[in-house]
Amino acid sequence: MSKFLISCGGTGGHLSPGISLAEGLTDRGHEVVLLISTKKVDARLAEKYPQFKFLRVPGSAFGWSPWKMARCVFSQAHGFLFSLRLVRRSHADAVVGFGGFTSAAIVLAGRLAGVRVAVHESNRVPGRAVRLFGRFADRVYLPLGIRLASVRTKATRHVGMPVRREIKRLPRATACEAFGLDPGLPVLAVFGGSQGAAPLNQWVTDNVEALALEGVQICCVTGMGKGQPESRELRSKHGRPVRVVFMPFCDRVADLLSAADLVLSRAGAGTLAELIRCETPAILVPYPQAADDHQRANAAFFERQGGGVVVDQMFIASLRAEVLDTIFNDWLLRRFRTNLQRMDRANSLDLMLRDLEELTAPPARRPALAVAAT
Ligand SMILES: CC(=O)N[C@H]1[C@@H](OP(=O)(O)OP(=O)(O)OC[C@H]2O[C@@H](n3ccc(=O)[nH]c3=O)[C@H](O)[C@@H]2O)O[C@H](CO)[C@@H](O)[C@@H]1O
Repeated sequence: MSKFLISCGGTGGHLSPGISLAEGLTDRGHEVVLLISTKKVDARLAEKYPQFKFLRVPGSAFGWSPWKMARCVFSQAHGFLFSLRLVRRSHADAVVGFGGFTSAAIVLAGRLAGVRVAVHESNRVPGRAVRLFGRFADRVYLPLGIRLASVRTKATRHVGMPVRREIKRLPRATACEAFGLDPGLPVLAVFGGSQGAAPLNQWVTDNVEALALEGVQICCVTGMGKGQPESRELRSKHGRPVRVVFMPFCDRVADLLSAADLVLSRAGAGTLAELIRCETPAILVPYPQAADDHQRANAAFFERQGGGVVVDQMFIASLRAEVLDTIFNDWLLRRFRTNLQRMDRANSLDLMLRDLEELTAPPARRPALAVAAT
């Protein structure tokens, strides 16, 4: 049995794979502590998993303004001292960082304390933390087909994105029931990732009546602080009741994605992995300000494999036609679903688990051949 510190805070896109890894490791008898940030979204997602121990680590994101830079340096230094004490006192065998500003301190502390260090990147353009710390990590887990010049080939593993256990395709009728939706009418889910997406929320407000007239139900996750919970009944042009649901945060993502015939979404790596797992086609509107435009790269890969289509945010005005053309096209939706089934890398978590066990095994027990080495 080994002890792992999993650093996965700052956003749902880091926390969700961290939780998935924690589920897998504890099932195999290992001990885990999850390190998260002080942001509200981390607390909101973590509260669903009382079986795990979560610790909040000081730290804040890097920014170019003098104030943000100073705050980042100060809080990272604080986070580093906290992490160093934690690594030493916990007698951890390994530190796993899922990227983002919260991972920097613990990964560095782990390296200095001499424990095994692994970092995971879920996006198709690796972030600053992985580019920086990947060079001295024992393992760097990357999406399929992505290479990092700064990382030794020996340390690289292509594993993809681990997905939480609860995320799976559920029967559509019961999933609809969970949100009070009519399974006899099409459902569009609008999902802006863990922070929500104001332009997508605005698009729903502007188009909800026109879509309801066509009989399209909407379930919109607005993001915390970006809307209030609300459930409305509108009428289709044939007089049929059409449900429209708004919620700031969704605790039942598997239900949401299984109820939806189509999802309108940002292109965060976690959301894409969950769309694939639930076989739900999507129209993706990548967040234009994402670091190094990584959401555009994520979305383009999803589209190339045939899971849906990408619409640039500057063409948001044309979305209603795109949504209606797609959601009423059963042939196209079936094609997307068939492709999504092929896209699922159900073994991402297994690959990571086996590799981490190999990494933390006493030298004599390490197998001669590395799993999934690339
Ligand atoms: C603006 C930005 O830079 N976003 C980044 C952030 O996205 P973000 O944090 O939005 O992450 P993802 O879309 O990757 O994943 C969100 C996760 O939160 C969960 N969830 C979300 C909302 C909700 O109401 N309930 C819920 O459980 C989702 O099921 C999913 O597991 O991290 C991702 C992974 O590095 C990146 O690809 C994104 O580009």
